[in-house]
Amino acid sequence: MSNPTSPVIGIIGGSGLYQMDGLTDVEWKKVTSPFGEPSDELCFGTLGGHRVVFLPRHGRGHRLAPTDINFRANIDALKRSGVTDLLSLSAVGGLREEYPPGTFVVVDQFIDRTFARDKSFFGTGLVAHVSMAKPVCSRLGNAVISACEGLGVVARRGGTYLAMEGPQFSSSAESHMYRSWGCDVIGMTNMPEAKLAREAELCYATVAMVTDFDCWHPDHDAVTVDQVVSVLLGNAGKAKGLVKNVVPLLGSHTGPCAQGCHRALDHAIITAPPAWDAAMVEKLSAVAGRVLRR
Ligand SMILES: CSC[C@H]1O[C@H](OP(=O)(O)O)[C@H](O)[C@@H]1O
Ligand SMILES: Nc1ncnc2[nH]cnc12
Repeated sequence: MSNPTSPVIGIIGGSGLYQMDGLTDVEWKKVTSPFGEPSDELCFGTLGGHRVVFLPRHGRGHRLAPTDINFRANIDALKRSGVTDLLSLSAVGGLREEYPPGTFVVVDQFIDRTFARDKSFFGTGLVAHVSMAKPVCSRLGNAVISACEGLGVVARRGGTYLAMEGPQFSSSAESHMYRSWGCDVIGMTNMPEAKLAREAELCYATVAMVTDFDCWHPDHDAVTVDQVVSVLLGNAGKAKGLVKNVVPLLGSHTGPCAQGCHRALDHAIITAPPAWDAAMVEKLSAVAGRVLRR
């Protein structure tokens, strides 16, 4: 029986990851959010006695393009379901020779080039500015690296994820430009997801699973969906092993986050309380209730 105050592990599955094997007491449930429709029902279960909530980012069957994912509803639904620690599993292109297909990269920085998405829970009537200087939780990153040991996965610590709008893949000129910026991997979904997780005071980390060399590599063809899917299918066992190993590590953690992810809103809200919009306060009850109670 899990303790109601112990961590709840959220897992967002990306391309190729539409269900979570190995969970017990599984129940898919619709969670409503004031921010609209999450990508799908959420899958509630336990793994080794630890509570897990899984959400397929693109919906089962991969219905949603990156631009059409309601990232705010997804994060809000996970937060109101009790999630404390959120792991994002994502397919990415590799922008470095050292990050070939099959490599798992625990990224630690992002460059956000998306432009057609709602990026904040806050806004007119309740303005907040959280820090994104350290966008991922190092405790979650450490746990992922430990979990990869013994799985035969090449896991790299650190890297910059370039988030593009898509849905088209990059041109060669763009791919070379992102390399010149120092980016290591490229994908279409981790922004604004990571920003919203920070606003919701969740510990967040991404496991970026390299599926291709995008289109910059002179010895490799430009990325195609077929290639991404075939590498992902080859990696599925490793991704499942990673989840099986990482959940007990995260689930047995006690105490607050040393990095302070759970207090990200402490000094973020700039709107004076008398000017707070009542409807916004209500809408933000799950995401920011901790700092909005008066
Ligand atoms: C199927 S290739 C492009 C697609 O894959 C990645 O998705 P996710 O991060 O959810 O694994 C990429 O960001 C694109 O959405
Ligand atoms: N090369 C690439 N560009 C953007 N998203 C991706 N997802 C997997 N490979 C990708």
